[in-house]
Amino acid sequence: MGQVESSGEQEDAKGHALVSKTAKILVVGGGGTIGSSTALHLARRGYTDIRILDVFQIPSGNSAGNDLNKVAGSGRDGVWGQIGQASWEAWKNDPVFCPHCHPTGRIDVASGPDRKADELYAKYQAMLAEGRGDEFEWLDNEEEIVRRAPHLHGAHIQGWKGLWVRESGWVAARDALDSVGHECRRLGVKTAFGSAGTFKSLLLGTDGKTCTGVKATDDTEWPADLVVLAAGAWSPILVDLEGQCVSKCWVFAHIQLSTEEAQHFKGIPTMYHHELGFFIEPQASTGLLKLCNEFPGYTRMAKCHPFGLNRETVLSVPRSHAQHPNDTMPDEALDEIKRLVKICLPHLVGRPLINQSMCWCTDTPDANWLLCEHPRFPKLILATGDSGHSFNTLPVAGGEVVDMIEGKLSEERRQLWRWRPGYGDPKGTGRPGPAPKDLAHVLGWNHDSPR
Ligand SMILES: Cc1cc2nc3c(=O)[nH]c(=O)nc-3n(C[C@H](O)[C@H](O)[C@H](O)COP(=O)(O)OP(=O)(O)OC[C@H]3O[C@@H](n4cnc5c(N)ncnc54)[C@H](O)[C@@H]3O)c2cc1C
Repeated sequence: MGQVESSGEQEDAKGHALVSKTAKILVVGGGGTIGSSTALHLARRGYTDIRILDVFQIPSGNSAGNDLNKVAGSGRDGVWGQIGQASWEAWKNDPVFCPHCHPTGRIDVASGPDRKADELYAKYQAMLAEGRGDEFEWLDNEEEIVRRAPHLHGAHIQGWKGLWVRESGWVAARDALDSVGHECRRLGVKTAFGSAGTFKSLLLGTDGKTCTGVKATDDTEWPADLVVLAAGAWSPILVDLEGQCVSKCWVFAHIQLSTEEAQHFKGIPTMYHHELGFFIEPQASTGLLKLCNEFPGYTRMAKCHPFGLNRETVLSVPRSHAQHPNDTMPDEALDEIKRLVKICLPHLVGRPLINQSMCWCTDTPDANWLLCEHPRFPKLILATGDSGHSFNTLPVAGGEVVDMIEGKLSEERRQLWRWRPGYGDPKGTGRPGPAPKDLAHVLGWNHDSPR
């Protein structure tokens, strides 16, 4: 099996590379999803002096990608459809990723008949028009859904409709990140973790603006010709992004299945419901079934001082479970997960929700990446704005970053990923539905008292 290159050479690619292949490059957040992918693609394209900086070793305990599994696969249209397809090909064929890919298919469902079901049907029609009809099947009723997802027999899914997506399934997220870490090390990527790897500020050149490296929290100074900031939900609190990213958290939990129960779920398609949430085949070695609900997410508004802003400000500041394991979860988020179980897996009602955790993403108002050079700090590349749908892109996201560095992004993509303060949904969510609540205003979330 060959290595799958990124979206790579695009048709109307133009521009020049920002640095040479021997340049000193730092990837801040390289223990996470987009950062580790960036380090991997840089190394694969022949860059020789790459160093990852992160709070934790890959897979970083703070990474939104550091859990059992994630939904992956194609199924969208436009640029994100192209990225999804390229990612899925790499998940299936690239030796770094394919051991962690489970092409079980996915059902993408709505309670319908409603607007969401209509949207799914319109999507199905669009895929037919694109000649991709063999990848999708319309599921018009409960029987057709259960035929594709037999484990939903007995679930309360009367009236549901949706899509069967063949080129999809799930990926073992933490294992895949670990695999990228091994490959980076094999290719000579250097690392620094802990306080020496934790970003504190940028270093600037004599012009007072060109980025010349990073200062870590232990005051280590890391000089560089180019710095990539891929710090996920932490990006907007580390460097001033002028309000383009809002960080939010989501809650997930697990049910411990017995060996027999886990066997019953073996090979099930991923189930994604646009309001209730999703679940994935349990982990074979442990029988853990991960459940995640889908809602606007929560902010945690707090004072912070991003580099490049000359005053303190209030932004949504992530607080990771890895660093604060005694934090409790909002009651309403756990209730939503219980609702998912009650409707889809009624035989598991009442089972303890274990390994409850929060994971943090950062949304742009139009749900597109923020992938460009910072206009105030030349040689600082922003690779963030994951908008909650970027784990799927682990195999190719870094290729997109390197395309940007090498001036190879198509005009369309340069426009999508550009610096764009004030652009997009004014409620700043990039998602349908209501604006997110703040953790301070929901019951059950407590960061002071141990559980
Ligand atoms: C509950 C949940 C379920 C999800 N499910 C899916 C799914 O099914 N499919 C999918 O495609 N996506 C899913 N996502 C979204 C996906 O996980 C994220 O979009 C993606 O992982 C974000 O990648 P990132 O590289 O931007 O950030 P991360 O992977 O979070 O990486 C950020 C990195 O920055 C590091 N960092 C932070 N601060 C500093 C600092 N000061 N110095 C140095 N390093 C620092 C962190 O340690 C971390 O390693 C889900 C997200 C959540 C929350």
